[in-house]
Amino acid sequence: MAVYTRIGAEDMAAIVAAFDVGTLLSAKGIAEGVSNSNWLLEAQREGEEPRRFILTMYEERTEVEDLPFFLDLLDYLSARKCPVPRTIHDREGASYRLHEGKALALIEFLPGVSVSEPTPGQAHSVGAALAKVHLATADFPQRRTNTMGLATWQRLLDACGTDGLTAIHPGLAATVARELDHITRHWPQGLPEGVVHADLFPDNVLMLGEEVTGLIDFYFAATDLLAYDIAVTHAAWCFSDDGTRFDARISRALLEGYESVRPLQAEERAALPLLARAAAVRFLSTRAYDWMNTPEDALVTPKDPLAFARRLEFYAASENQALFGEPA
Ligand SMILES: Nc1ncnc2c1ncn2[C@@H]1O[C@H](COP(=O)(O)OP(=O)(O)OP(=O)(O)O)[C@@H](O)[C@H]1O
Ligand SMILES: N[C@@H](CCO)C(=O)O
Repeated sequence: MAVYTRIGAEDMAAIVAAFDVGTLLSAKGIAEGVSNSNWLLEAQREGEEPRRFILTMYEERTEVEDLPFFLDLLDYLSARKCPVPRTIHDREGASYRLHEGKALALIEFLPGVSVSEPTPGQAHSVGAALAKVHLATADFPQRRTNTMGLATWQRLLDACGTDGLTAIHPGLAATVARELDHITRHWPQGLPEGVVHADLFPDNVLMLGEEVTGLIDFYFAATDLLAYDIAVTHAAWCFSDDGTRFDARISRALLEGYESVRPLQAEERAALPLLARAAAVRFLSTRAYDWMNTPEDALVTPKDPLAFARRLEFYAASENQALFGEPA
């Protein structure tokens, strides 16, 4: 359940009145998501059809200083015909406001649902949509350091400690030490950089059939290697949730979809096996940390770190090093 903050009806109406969207008709808390509080709102201007919006209140994990990057990025991408929600600016032109010390933004509602068992056609569309984002942001004027990079993974995994990792799975501490060392020593240099989503899981993609109607939740977006974003998306889409089954058809379709819009450079393709291991460590690190540090009575259930330990073993296995293959 992700509504951490209660907002009463009168306060909600006052929040909405700061935007030129008409009268508030309804507001419902959205259960999905773990980082921020979200509501689905309906509002109507006189003489117009009712419209739907997402109201997001940013909780502790999102830094207010980062909001201009995230929200300007949405407007920039949507102006370039990428399927992302526009932000609704308030009557003073601001993309976010403060309410009782917390930042909030009103965002366009997009139709579509998140798929749980993607088809190759859907994976192809997601790959293509990601490549469009990479191309469309080539001249995006803002930069943001990826605060969820190698140094953070190391810090989170150190905080779990050998005992903590061993409690999650015997042998995990040794795997993690080996992989962090390997990734650090082989991190690719000189690959194309740009704006990465960095968290493009199925729950952050809205689809209608095979069409991507919305890429959402850009709150890890940063400036980083474009190929790393492909690796994250690959790790997120090509396995069963628990990481026990890899689907080669989804993998091929995702990569083909991406390359139908932005062909990979040979150096990027060569780096993908390493970057896939890195992506698996990224999600293993946050999940392992949350697994150990989420109180039992918390509103959210921590996600299973083993699902990414399994992906990591898969990507590290010598027989899988040719996975990213030759150009289609
Ligand atoms: N623009 C949108 N249009 C339609 N639905 C949306 C939109 N933005 C968010 N949602 C819905 O709200 C849910 C939660 O949003 P989101 O994933 O951004 O929350 P979060 O707490 O920041 O996420 P996470 O758990 O991935 O960190 C989504 O799963 C989706 O159902
Ligand atoms: N998408 C992430 C959560 C956000 O970091 C995960 O599945 O672990």
